Order: sequence, then C-alpha cells, then structure tokens
Amino acid sequence: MKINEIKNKYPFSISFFQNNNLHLEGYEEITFEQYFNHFTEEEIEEWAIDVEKLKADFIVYINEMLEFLGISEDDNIDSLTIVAGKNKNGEKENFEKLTIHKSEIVSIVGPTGSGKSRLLADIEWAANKDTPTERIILINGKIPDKKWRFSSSNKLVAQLSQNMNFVMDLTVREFIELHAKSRMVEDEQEIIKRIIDAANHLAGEQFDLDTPITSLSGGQSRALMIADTAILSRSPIVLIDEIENAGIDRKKALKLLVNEEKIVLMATHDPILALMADKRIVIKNGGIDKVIETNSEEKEMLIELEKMDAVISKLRANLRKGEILKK
Ligand SMILES: Nc1ncnc2c1ncn2[C@@H]1O[C@H](COP(=O)(O)OP(=O)(O)OP(=O)(O)O)[C@@H](O)[C@H]1O
Repeated sequence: MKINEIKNKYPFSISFFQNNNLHLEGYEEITFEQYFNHFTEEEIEEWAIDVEKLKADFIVYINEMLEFLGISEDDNIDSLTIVAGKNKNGEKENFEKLTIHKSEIVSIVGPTGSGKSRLLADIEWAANKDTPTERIILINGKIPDKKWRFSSSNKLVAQLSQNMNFVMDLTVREFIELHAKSRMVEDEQEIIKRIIDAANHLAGEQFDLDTPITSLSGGQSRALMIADTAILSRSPIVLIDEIENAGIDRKKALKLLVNEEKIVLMATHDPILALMADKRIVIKNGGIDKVIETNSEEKEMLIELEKMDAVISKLRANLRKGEILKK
C-alpha cells in the first residue's frame, strides 16, 4: 500500500500520529513519512487499525459516560426530517422532505383514518422504511441511533394525550420529586417550583404541592403533565394528541413547550391550534398531501378566532359559577 493510500484510508490514525508527536528512538521529532520508512506496510496498517479501534471504543465509552451523566450528545436535537414514503395506495407521498426545527410547532390535520396517528407513530419509532408508510425519519439530518427505539429514559417523543389518569398515591410534590430524582437534576427544589408555577399558569383552577395527584381534575392533570414534560422531560419532541377540550390554556401550553426548545407536533381539528402552528401537514389516504405554511391572512384570522374563543371561555366560566348569561 502506498503512503497516500494509508493516509486516505486511516485519516484519524495519521492525524493522531501527527498531533501527538510520536517518538522513535534516534529522532527528536518524526514525520509520518520517516516513520513509514522504518516499518513494513503491514506493520503500519496494523498500527493504524489499532488506533482506529481505540478511537471507536473511546467514542462508545464517552457516549456511555455522557448518557450516564444525563448529557448525552444525542440530546442536542436541532431538527427532525420526514422523508417521503408511500400512501395507502402505494403511491409516493406528495412531498419530498419536511424538516422541522427546535421551537417550531407543526399541526397535523386530516379526516378520521387518514393516517395522522401513523405519522406520529413513524416519528416515535424513528422509522427507517420499516413501517407500512416506508417513511424515513432523520434526526439532525442523519439516521438516528437505534437507542431511541429501545431506551426508556431517552425517548425521542413525549406524548401528551387527551386521556390522563394517575394511579399512584402521591402528592404533586412527591410525583415531581420522583421524576426529578430519576433525571438526577441538581436544583431539584427550584425545578419543582418552576413546574408547579407553570402548571398553575395553564390550569383553570389552582392546586398546590400537597394536593394528591389522584384528586387533580382532568385539566389540572394535563397542566401538570405539560409543565413536567416541558421542564423536566429529556424527550426533544413532544407529540400532542387533541388538547382542544383539555380545560387548560392551550396557547400558554404551546408557548411553554416552545420556550423550552421542543419540537412540537400536534394532531388537531381545532382551528385556533392549527393556526398557532407555523406549518400544518395535511394527511390524505395515508400520505402527506400538502404542507401549508400559516400565512399572514390566517394569522390575522387567528386574532379574530382568539377573540371569539375568549368570549366562549368567559361564558363557560360564568356557567360554571352558576350565573345567568346575558347578551
Ligand atoms: N401510508 C400508509 N400505508 C399503509 N397503511 C397506512 C398508511 N397510513 C396509515 N395507514 C393505516 O391506516 C389506518 C388508519 O390510520 P391512523 O390511525 O393513523 O388514522 P388517523 O388519521 O389517526 O385517524 P383518527 O383521526 O381516527 O385517529 C391505520 O391502521 C394505519 O396503520
């Protein structure tokens, strides 16, 4: 093998050699070319392979350490890309690639049975042509590590769904503490305070740290789960399934998730939520049919819709208080 071939084949070993000033008896400093002249090609190649192996072992070791310390490299997710697969008729989807960045909200709309849940499941599974849609999911532009599929502590997607029931006999404080301990956070008390404050900001009715989680209302439970997911969950992608009637302030909930730099995808039929998103994916017959950017006219409509929503919310609150509604 020629010296240049060795250099091309084992670039890391060669730069390791050059950066570390390897010594050979009789030389102050030795260049790779001089080193090459002292050994057979086989010996050089064997050495280069050993260095490459050492590097691979070291990377595995470092990643394990980072994961153990809760600062895994893969946690730094900047983008999620959906690469087109096929619809239910086996035809290619009507787009090529869709990349969603941190702090972006994307809504998913489409008739019942059109494949909204399938798309979310593809993302959760980090599909790689191995689901019925044959889509590929890329993280930071690359095929993601398989660990996302199997690790329970490092899930790619956190799911927030309409139905939420607690079965443990804990207070809100104990519940958050348990999660904070499992995440090994340093400033546990500070985090607990942030989560309860955020949850109360979202919930209609206030609750405190000593409230048993089993006695939280549906809206309070969801508020707690959204605050906990935003502030404490490691999952970089949050998937929201229909929070339209959730009894929480939907706008504040989305803001909280976006401020914590999550990628948010939500399946919804609610025009306010759909228009709050930066983009919406339209699903038809199992495939992505269109990706629509929310334009300025729609954003203006959103302001009107929010006004209408505020009127309805006020009426709802008055009904709850037992008042007679007036025109
Ligand atoms: N591209 C596809 N190829 C083959 N099967 C598909 C495809 N997309 C979706 N499906 C299948 O179609 C069925 C309905 O899809 P899905 O449950 O995702 O619909 P949905 O839009 O979430 O419906 P709903 O609004 O009722 O929850 C599922 O069994 C799903 O696996």
